[in-house]
Amino acid sequence: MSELILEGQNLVKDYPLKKEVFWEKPKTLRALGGVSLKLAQGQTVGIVGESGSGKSTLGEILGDLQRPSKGTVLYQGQNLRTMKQAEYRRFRRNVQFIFQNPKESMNPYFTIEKILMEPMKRLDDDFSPAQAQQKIQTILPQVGLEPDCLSRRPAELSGGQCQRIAIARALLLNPQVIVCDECVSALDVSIQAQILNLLKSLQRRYGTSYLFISHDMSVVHYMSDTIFVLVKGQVIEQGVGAELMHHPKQAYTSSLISSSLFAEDTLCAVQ
Ligand SMILES: Nc1ncnc2c1ncn2[C@@H]1O[C@H](COP(=O)(O)OP(=O)(O)OP(=O)(O)O)[C@@H](O)[C@H]1O
Repeated sequence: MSELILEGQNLVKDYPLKKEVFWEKPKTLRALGGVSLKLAQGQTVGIVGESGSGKSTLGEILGDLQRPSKGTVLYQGQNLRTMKQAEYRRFRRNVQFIFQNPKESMNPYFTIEKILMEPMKRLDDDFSPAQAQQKIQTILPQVGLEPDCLSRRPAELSGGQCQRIAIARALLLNPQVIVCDECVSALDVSIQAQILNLLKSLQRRYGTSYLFISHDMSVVHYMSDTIFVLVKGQVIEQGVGAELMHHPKQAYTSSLISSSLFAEDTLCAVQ
């Protein structure tokens, strides 16, 4: 059994809702209703569900971009809330994100080189600027980009190129986990396939674990070892990817499978 890296225990998230009138009692929306999951080294856990089912909330809580209302997140067996500052810094460095719209997460005034340098400066004391630059030069060909993109700004790159930069930015810190939140949804189908295959080959090379979030069942199946199906913040079905895809127990899971537009043949054909 591979090492357990990240674990969510009974995660609940209630968002406060705006009051219509001031004397009303405060109301909340339950976005997550007690979800537990484990992510082991080198594994991919897929989270699938329709819009509003709580996928991003779950990913953000596991990566500590927001806190749960109840429940616990453990990183290598340690509770995020009770770990020492140095351990928390290690967690922060080791759990990275790739989002749907990479351009939005990049400062439009920065060059790509500066965008790639920034997290290493902020989260990694081990690298001198020269070593950081060396690391960038090494990672660029691995994500299929030429060094001349370094002097450009995000607006001068395509969506697919920007997503490759976002992947490079996440990988530069050698993270153990990457939370991929709808990371190919904004891309053309053939570019989606290239990015997914790139993520797979990088996983083979570095042993990275992915929490892979998507509304598209065939994309999640293609990427994941185990799949969790979320409906209104509850896991209604979970299981090994192929088994769940071919023998779903819930009618909702079957409907997600049949409405999944992505052809796996395309994924396999585009390397
Ligand atoms: N900051 C917030 N305040 C209030 N409600 C929120 C907030 N963020 C999310 N929600 C609500 O929580 C629920 C789950 O949202 P979430 O973004 O996690 O779902 P999702 O499955 O990722 O959806 P999508 O695929 O559309 O991104 C939704 O009903 C959403 O409206």
